[in-house]
Amino acid sequence: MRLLDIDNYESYLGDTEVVGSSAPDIEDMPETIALLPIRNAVAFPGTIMPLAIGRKGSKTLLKDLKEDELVGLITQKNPEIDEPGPDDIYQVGTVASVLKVIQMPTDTLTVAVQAHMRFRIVEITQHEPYMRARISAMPVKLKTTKKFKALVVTVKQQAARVLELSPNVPEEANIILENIANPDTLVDFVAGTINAKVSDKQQFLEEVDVQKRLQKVSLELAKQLEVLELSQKIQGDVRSSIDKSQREYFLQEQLKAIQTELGQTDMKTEELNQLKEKINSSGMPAKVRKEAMRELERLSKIPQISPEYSVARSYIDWICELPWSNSTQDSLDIPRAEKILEADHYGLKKVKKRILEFLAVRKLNPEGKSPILCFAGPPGVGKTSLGKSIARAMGRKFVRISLGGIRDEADIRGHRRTYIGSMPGRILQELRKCDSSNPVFMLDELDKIGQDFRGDPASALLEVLDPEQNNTFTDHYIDQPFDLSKVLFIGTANYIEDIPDPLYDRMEVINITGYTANEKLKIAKKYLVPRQLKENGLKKSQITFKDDALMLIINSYTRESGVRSLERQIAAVCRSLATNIARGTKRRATITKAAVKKILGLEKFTLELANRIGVPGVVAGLAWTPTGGDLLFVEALGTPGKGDLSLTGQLGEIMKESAQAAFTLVKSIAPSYSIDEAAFKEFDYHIHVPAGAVPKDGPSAGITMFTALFSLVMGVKVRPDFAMTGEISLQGTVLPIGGLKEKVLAAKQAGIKTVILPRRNKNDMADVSDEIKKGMEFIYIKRAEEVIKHVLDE
Ligand SMILES: Nc1ncnc2c1ncn2[C@@H]1O[C@H](COP(=O)(O)OP(=O)(O)OP(=O)(O)O)[C@@H](O)[C@H]1O
Repeated sequence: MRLLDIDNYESYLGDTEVVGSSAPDIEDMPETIALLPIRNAVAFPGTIMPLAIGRKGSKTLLKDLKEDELVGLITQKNPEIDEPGPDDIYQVGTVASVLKVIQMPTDTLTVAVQAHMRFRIVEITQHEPYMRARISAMPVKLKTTKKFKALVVTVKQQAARVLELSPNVPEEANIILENIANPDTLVDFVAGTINAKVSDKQQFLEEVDVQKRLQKVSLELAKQLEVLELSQKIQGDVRSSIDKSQREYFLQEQLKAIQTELGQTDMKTEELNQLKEKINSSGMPAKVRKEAMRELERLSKIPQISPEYSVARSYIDWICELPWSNSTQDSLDIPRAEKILEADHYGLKKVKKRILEFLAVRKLNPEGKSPILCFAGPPGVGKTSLGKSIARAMGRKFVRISLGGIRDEADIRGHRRTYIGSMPGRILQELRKCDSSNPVFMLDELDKIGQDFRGDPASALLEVLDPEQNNTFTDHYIDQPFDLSKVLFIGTANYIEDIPDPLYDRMEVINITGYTANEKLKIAKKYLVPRQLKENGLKKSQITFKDDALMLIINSYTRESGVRSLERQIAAVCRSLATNIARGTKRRATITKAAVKKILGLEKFTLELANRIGVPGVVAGLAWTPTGGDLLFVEALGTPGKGDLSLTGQLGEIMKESAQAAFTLVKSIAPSYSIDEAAFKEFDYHIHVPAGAVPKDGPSAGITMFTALFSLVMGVKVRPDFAMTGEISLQGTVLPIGGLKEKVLAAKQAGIKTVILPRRNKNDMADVSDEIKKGMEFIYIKRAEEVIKHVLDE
């Protein structure tokens, strides 16, 4: 909006002479008038405006102008035309008095004119040197209706708002607007000052009906307001975004100042530089590096004291410390590997052979997908230490995690970074610890993995073990793929039945059975004793273990398939000697049976056989447990009653059913052995299987229970050095059983000389080592009755 700045205009006039100023009435309207064409402006009645006069004709006009003579201000249709003719000007103009004429140095004149009232050209009466015209007055039509009044108010308000929104408008403009009472003057003032097109303004001028003029101007004002308000909103938005960034900048600067005050800026910069260095030297793939750099950039913007800082920082630390490209060189020298396996472990021929095959295949086809081995067997038989030996043989690092009790998938795969205190899963934690991307990685206790609402750790492990997927294993915390394909995973389990099926399918299970007493003796002499001597700071020259002393420890102080508690007992003996030596004893100590009894105290396990089996109705059976084979006694007893059978000892359903079958079988064959029928009518029978607190199940004690009942009703003892295992059918057929090796071994360790086995297990005996079989007799039976002639002590 362009406003005529009246004050400035006055001062601009300064002390120059004002030529004419009196406002004429409509009656004073001359008949003819000299026309002064103006460009780009429309003069509204009541306004004062300066005009620059350069055209020759106009100059002559001003020169010819008499005092108090009025001029006709008329707008040119086209501002470009220098010498406009009658067709180049509008027909309606404003009569004006010339207030002042100033000669400018550039040969132009500046005149101040005051416009008074509208006129219409009737006829051009002169063309040269300037136009003169006969004119007629244009009286204003004004009728004050309600609508009219409303329009006046609207235009006032609109104009005030336009003034408010327009930049660089002097405050006085509003005051003038407020003080104009006459609607005709008001609308002319507004029309003259708004920023509209010249042709529109001319239309406002030509409109003599004030109400219509008000409408036109109001419409124009509405358009302008819309534009102004929009532009104000845009400006407001821009300003607020600038304000925000300025505020942030300001706060950042303040923070910097505070940190400098606290001496932290330097520390932080140094820390960030160190991290950058770390990222660059970590050998991580480009994609991961980009992510790390992004995180570093973020870190640089977080204040050190913020908790977010330490979260972002420890993420970068983690990501840098993973062994992205650190790996060890494989040494696949088979004879050397064989030597190492031999040196670390006694026996285990089959296992060692399989490991060597495995290494040989890797040597010949390093890129091939080798199977994942899983060592299964009772505790303490060397599963973990075999893993260590494999790592040593291959020149790789060794790590292990125990999966026992793991229930949460996040233990394997980590927690998302959004959780406070989140960490990567165990797999990546261990890799970082060993700082190698290709260690031998032992997953212990695969059979003890749990599962609950927090996800299934087994399915996370599947991804770890699957060669198709594990090259892009993505831990939730690290959130970037890590290549696990070079890691050599080995699993261990005590009880293969409990390994989750999908995991079991992906692995090659290698069974490791328990050791015989002789094997244990050899392991003790060659490995356990030397290791414990060393651990306890003793020299070989200071102590000798006698074989029978070690044998005593094996048989009477331990009952296990492996050698872990044997090693513990040996350690106890060594510790006690170390105390003596530390006290000053110089003598070389020889550990005899008596010394063992003195140091380790009372024997913990005796061969209970003779004690237990001495009455009719008690028989030794053989059982298989996840920790190896075991001797299982079955006791039967008769009391006066009606021929019922009761069972105790935490027997499972299957075992109970086989007891029933055994009972029925005994009853059915009783007549052929001249057993009195009254035995089943006047007596109740009770079968108990100690230890009563341990749950037992399975069908393999069928023959044992049959024998126990039969020996009871016959009143004949069972020979003490006999043990047996086998399922029986109701017809008396003896069916094969599982866990043969473990059971035979348990029998041997318990001092059993003769074992009765199902005929159909005879072929499986080839798997049992000769050493175990040595000194034992095996009787294979097809039918239950056969057992009678072998075991009853008559
Ligand atoms: N054949 C062997 N020769 C030499 N030492 C052995 C042999 N078997 C086991 N050991 C020793 O017995 C100890 C226990 O073995 P290890 O820890 O490997 O048992 P494990 O089978 O992994 O048991 P768990 O199932 O409880 O993990 C180790 O110190 C190991 O060196």
